[in-house]
Amino acid sequence: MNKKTPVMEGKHITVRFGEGCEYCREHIELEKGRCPVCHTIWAVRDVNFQLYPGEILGIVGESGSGKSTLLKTLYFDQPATSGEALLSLYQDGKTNFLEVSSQQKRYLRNHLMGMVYQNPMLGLRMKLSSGANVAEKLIAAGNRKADSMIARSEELLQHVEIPTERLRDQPLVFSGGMQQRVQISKAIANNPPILLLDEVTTGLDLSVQAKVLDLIRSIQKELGIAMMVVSHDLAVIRMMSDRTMVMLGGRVVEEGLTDQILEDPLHEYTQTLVSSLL
Ligand SMILES: Nc1ncnc2c1ncn2[C@@H]1O[C@H](COP(=O)(O)OP(=O)(O)OP(=O)(O)O)[C@@H](O)[C@H]1O
Repeated sequence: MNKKTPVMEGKHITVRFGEGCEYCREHIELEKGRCPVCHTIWAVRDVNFQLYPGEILGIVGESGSGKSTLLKTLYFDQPATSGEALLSLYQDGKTNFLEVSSQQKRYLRNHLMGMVYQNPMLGLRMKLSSGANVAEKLIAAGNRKADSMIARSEELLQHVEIPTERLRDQPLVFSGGMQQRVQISKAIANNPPILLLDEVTTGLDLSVQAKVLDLIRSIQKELGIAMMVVSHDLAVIRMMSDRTMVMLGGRVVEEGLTDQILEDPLHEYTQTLVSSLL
């Protein structure tokens, strides 16, 4: 695959909560993304992006800026209002995958994309064993051989430093950092080329946070997975991402190489974010 061909591309993606009205359709520059007349929330507005093979694309912005909604839309947890998204490995990148059948969506979730949520309860079945959580993902991709699934689950959990003797333990009894590591192993179980990560270290202790971020980076280097990393924390984005998009009120207000954005932020909001790092 050519480095210049994105593995995933979003075009004019908009997600709105509410019906919208004449006023907000005409005043699409609304500062905070909420219509003062009909109270519709324009959570994601006309977002375009490219995710290139093997890169980490960071998405940063304040709470409510639309970061999670964008990721949820790409993973079919939230329908898009309009716009399209393409995957180079799906129907030659010619089909808007946001609008395919639920069977096709399941295929994409099980083969081409993995998701790691801030809240492990969304990504894991807390009362199944950790091994069964990973195996569930393997089964969803058509795997039926018990022996090979157990071996693969063990391998994946070892990879994220969950000891084999804890394979039968429920994530419920794990620490927050361990739960995130089980989620990561489940999300990469079927070798997807794309991993979506939504505030995966928010709420963890700083040392645990650093360990999980290190793990994600090492997985990215080793497996060459392209990742979209959402965080409200620019320090996390600085540590993780090659390129960064800055969101505000549902819009992308700035994007570019992370180093460049940190050194020379152009948008006023990004300048405030960067100065808070110093
Ligand atoms: N299901 C929903 N119904 C109505 N409004 C929603 C829904 N989900 C999100 N929103 C609104 O959409 C906007 C964007 O939310 P989103 O969660 O994407 O922001 P965010 O940048 O990820 O912030 P946070 O990090 O706090 O989750 C917010 O105003 C939020 O209240």
